[in-house]
Amino acid sequence: MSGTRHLPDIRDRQDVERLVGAFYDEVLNDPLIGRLFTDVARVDMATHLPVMADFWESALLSPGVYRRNALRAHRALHAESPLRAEHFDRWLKLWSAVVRGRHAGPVSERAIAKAHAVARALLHNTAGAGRPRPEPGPVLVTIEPSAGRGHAHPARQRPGGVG
Ligand code: HEM
Repeated sequence: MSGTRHLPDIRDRQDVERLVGAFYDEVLNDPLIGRLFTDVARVDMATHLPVMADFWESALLSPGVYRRNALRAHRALHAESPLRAEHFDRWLKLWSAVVRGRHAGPVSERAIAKAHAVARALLHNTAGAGRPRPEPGPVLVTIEPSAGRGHAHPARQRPGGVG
């Protein structure tokens, strides 16, 4: 019996806080990504939940409440335990299900669209868009000018060369 219930849209800070709380109930128990929060990052939920509520309040209701750098936390996490597309897919699946289970309307749809956009940016800036993982360690994000000199290394040319 779904689809006929009238659900309110996300209206205020209290809605955001409850939504974020319900979402993390799912996330922390998720077999794929729960351990990233509990075992790897050992997140202090008493601190994290209000920060997440600030983030979503800013994104959906009152810009400017959240003034931190969300990328930093994910880079640090990625350095300890590589983030992959499947982790973000799960995060988004849980977020969409929790949002739609509690709310309906344009703000809720923006919450889902925004999450997809942020997830894409986070994935791109951590694991990279589908690239294999570079060496372990902090990911140094620099944009290098492409080497235009085209100087090829001479191929190994020993005739019949063996190891
Ligand atoms: C694979 C998916 C994700 C994982 C495993 C993950 C994990 C984490 C962890 C471990 C933290 C640090 C929490 C702390 O130590 O207090 C964090 C912070 C945060 N995450 Fe994520 N995250 C994911 C995706 C996302 C997405 C898609 C968004 C936004 C739509 C998001 C928004 C945030 C924000 C706003 C913070 C707070 C950063 C700060 O201000 O310090 N995360 N996340």
